[in-house]
Amino acid sequence: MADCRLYLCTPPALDPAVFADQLAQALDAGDVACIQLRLKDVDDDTVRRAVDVLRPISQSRGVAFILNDRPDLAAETGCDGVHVGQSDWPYAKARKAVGADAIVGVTCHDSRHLAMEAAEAGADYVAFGAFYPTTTKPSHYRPEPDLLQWWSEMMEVPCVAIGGITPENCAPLVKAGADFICVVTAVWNHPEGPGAGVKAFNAAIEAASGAT
Ligand SMILES: Cc1ncc(COP(=O)(O)OP(=O)(O)O)c(N)n1
Ligand SMILES: Cc1ncsc1CCOP(=O)(O)O
Ligand SMILES: [Mg+2]
Repeated sequence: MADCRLYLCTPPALDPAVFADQLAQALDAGDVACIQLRLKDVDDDTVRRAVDVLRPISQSRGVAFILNDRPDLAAETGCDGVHVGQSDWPYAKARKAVGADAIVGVTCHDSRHLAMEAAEAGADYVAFGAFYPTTTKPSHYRPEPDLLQWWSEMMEVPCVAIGGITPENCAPLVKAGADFICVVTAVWNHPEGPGAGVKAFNAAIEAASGAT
């Protein structure tokens, strides 16, 4: 298995009953390390219902199920962890809510400083992005791949690359040392379906890992 693995984020709005089948297709197509449920602007019960449907599909396949933004709901609903951004719960409060064994990831944009702070506080991964233009979450932060190289040479804590990543443009990020490539659009909107998207990423990661 390549050192770099695929990390999926859900689309920001979904019908769990419909998305369940797409998720199973994606996870059955190849290697996926984890899936983040990222629903924006929905009420708590909508999140709970989505977790109830999607978490077992993920966990039964050995794929970690991470909730975006809400450490309290992550703990309540049996998720494997939570992802928090700089405007969400601070790391320490998130960790307290989910416990020592859960995964806590932190958005660090393009900032070495934020990443060092998160890693020193105990984050399980730091996320950098958006590396490429994206309409999923427009971002004025635009790190260069050398940030990943600097990070992976300096630090043990894994780093995630996110933002506009496709099978065609992921190679520089993989070669620079990204531990995870996090993707929304290029998998769920793949013209041949999410399974084909996962396969295309697995192949691109493998090719970039082997290339010098
Ligand atoms: C893996 C990963 N990286 C970054 C983000 C973005 O988090 P945040 O800045 O809190 O923005 P929202 O996703 O909450 O809109 C993420 N979710 N996952
Ligand atoms: C959540 C998030 N944070 C930074 S970019 C981004 C969206 C990534 O989605 P896509 O893979 O569709 O560009
Ligand atoms: Mg957030």
